[in-house]
Amino acid sequence: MALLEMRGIRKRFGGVEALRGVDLALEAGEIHALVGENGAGKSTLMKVLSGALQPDAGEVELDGRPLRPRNVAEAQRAGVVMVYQELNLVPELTVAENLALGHLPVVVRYGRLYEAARALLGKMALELPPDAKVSSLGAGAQQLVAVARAFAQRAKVMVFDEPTATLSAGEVDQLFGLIRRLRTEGVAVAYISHRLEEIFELADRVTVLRDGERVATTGVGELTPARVVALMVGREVRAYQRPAHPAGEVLGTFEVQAPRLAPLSLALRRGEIVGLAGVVGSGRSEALEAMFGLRGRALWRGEPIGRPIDALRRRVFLVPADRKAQGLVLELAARENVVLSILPTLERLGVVVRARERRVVEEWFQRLSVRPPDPERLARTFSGGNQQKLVLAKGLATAPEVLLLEEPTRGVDVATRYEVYALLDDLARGGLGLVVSSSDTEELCGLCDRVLVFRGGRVVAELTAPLRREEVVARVTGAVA
Ligand SMILES: Nc1ncnc2c1ncn2[C@@H]1O[C@H](COP(=O)(O)OP(=O)(O)OP(=O)(O)O)[C@@H](O)[C@H]1O
Repeated sequence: MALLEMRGIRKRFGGVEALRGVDLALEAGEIHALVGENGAGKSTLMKVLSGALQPDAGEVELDGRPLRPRNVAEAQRAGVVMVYQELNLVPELTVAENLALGHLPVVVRYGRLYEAARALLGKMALELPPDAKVSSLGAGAQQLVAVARAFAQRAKVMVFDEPTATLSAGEVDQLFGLIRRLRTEGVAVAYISHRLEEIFELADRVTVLRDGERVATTGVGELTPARVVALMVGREVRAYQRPAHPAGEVLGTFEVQAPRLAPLSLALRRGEIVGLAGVVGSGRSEALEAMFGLRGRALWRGEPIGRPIDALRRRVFLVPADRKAQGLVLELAARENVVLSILPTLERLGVVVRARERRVVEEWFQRLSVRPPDPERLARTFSGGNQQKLVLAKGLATAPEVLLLEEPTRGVDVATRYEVYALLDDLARGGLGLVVSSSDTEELCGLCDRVLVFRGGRVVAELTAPLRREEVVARVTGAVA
């Protein structure tokens, strides 16, 4: 019998049936991946499991006993924990204190506390200083602390929802090590990711959701990446390769200056898509942001960009990676988000010209196939991938000449990713110049005409199409100088 059984789970949000009777069984000591297109229902299913949402129908059993958590705290007490991006740690306390939180004795005996923390960290093979304040650690290390704490609290089921999105390669290795350790200790791990490589590296079994239904649960050994994609989408999807396209005249040159970055000059042509490759901290994000006047500055066609407003005036737009923090106002309607940057152009005598606004929003909803196609819904209620499309729509509505994109398909499913690439190609053909900073080498190779490779704050190589993944990876990691 499985450790955890979900049967016939249904959940509806207004007119959207997010889950239509889903079954899922998790065994003790397995890593179970959950995949599906944007909006397939993965997060909703995991929120039901972790007590954050109440299902409309269906039942859950843990260890053969019914589990009906009314909130996250109740689920945690029963041993089901979701490792959220927002981690619930107390930043001003040390690693050891955070690990002890929840079962902290009334009178804290500090010697014991640190001893226990060291033992736990040792058992999980984590090299974290027990006496460091959590606020002094990077995002990846904080996540490791949160996972270790959940384990200390005897979690039986742990849920990870795209945990590697903001981690560096080294941090990903540590997290994977930790997750494998949880498996050895008999924890059932549910793991959501859009990165199929991760799933093939980590998971024992895979469950595929499509449109709120389960379409398959299979051992990972019986699957190939192409097969997983076909199950997700309901048809075959090839890897994207941008059709050959001659670049036009030089649109302008960026002269980039940023802290910890060697001065950089980038001449961008119309119709061109230039990729920036490099590990986290290599300088690629800094270079991109400086072109937009963030954390650095640039000259564009000889004119200074010191702040984002300068960039916008010169028709340079940045689509940020962190759509929640920088890209969208989640409590506004999708429509309001899309027109946010162009409100001044829509206003005549201080009144937004409604018809014009509707046209702009409808155009971008259609071109990007935003789902559901309802601009009046709050941005918060769209799935992750569709939120990314809203950020893109917001940028494109400004009619930019240069589009800077940071991780444009983070959290975007394979089929939609293809749509985004085709759209970027289309924009380039229309005369724009694009710069794409990405950690996804497959994306860079399929999409870009040339790729600048960053290491240690400088460009160490420039590769031109046809691009090979092995070569980009070798340069990025420094395997080839
Ligand atoms: N709070 C909410 N209010 C209204 N609709 C919602 C809410 N949360 C989710 N939905 C809808 O339910 C459906 C399933 O969303 P869910 O977030 O579970 O998808 P997902 O598979 O996790 O997608 P992604 O890969 O994009 O994160 C989507 O159509 C989404 O718009």
